[in-house]
Amino acid sequence: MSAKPASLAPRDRLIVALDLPSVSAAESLVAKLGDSVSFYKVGLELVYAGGLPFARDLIAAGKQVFLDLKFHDIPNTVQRATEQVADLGATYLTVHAFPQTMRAAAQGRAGSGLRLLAVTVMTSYDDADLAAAGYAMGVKELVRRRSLQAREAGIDGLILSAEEVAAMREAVGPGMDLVTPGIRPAGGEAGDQKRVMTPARAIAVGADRLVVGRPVSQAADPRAAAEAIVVEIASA
Ligand SMILES: O=c1ccn([C@@H]2O[C@H](COP(=O)(O)O)[C@@H](O)[C@H]2O)c(=O)[nH]1
Repeated sequence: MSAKPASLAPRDRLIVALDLPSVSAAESLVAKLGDSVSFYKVGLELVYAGGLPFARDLIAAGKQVFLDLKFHDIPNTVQRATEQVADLGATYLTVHAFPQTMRAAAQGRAGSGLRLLAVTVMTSYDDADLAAAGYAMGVKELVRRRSLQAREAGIDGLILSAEEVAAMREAVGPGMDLVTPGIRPAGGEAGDQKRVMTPARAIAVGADRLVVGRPVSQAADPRAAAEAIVVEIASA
């Protein structure tokens, strides 16, 4: 795996989620964003619309890519699928934070530069959602348990909400990348996200990188929206 960078420029802390229905829509957004964005997330919607070759193109064009594939399967399948992804040249890959899954992914990426992020508790969940799914603990406790298990399994970073960042930084130490979706500029629509924070606040509490989708991709002027977030990051 590649090492965690010692410091990051504000622009490199923003990861724009390309949650779009086609490669042509993604190409158009990337063209509009130009050099205001250096890091893109390719997730399930775009991958099922031909997004993997497009991710390779982004990497070839000098962008960093986060493949948000959220692997969760039996260990043999996770290890072999991770081996396939490791060759693509992406910076990050997500797996769900179950110990078997995380250990298998860590074996699969051995010898590559790929960094693994464990999805602790989805930012669209709150305590009531966990209770409804049968969990006996709330969000904070489950994020903590899974974060410590992720470190133990050899995972490089965590997907968590900015609400948990300060406590998890203390729990796991400086070496893990803390990457936070659920980011909304002040006054923005939360939509389906339940654990949200502004870009400036998320950076101030210690997030390494912010994942932002709709506030950029659905903005009337996506480039202006991305640049405003980078300014907020820099100010924090
Ligand atoms: O816990 C999680 C894990 C992943 N995501 C992903 O991040 C983006 C957020 O998009 P917004 O439009 O800014 O809400 C999206 O691609 C999710 O799949 C997450 O939100 N929470």
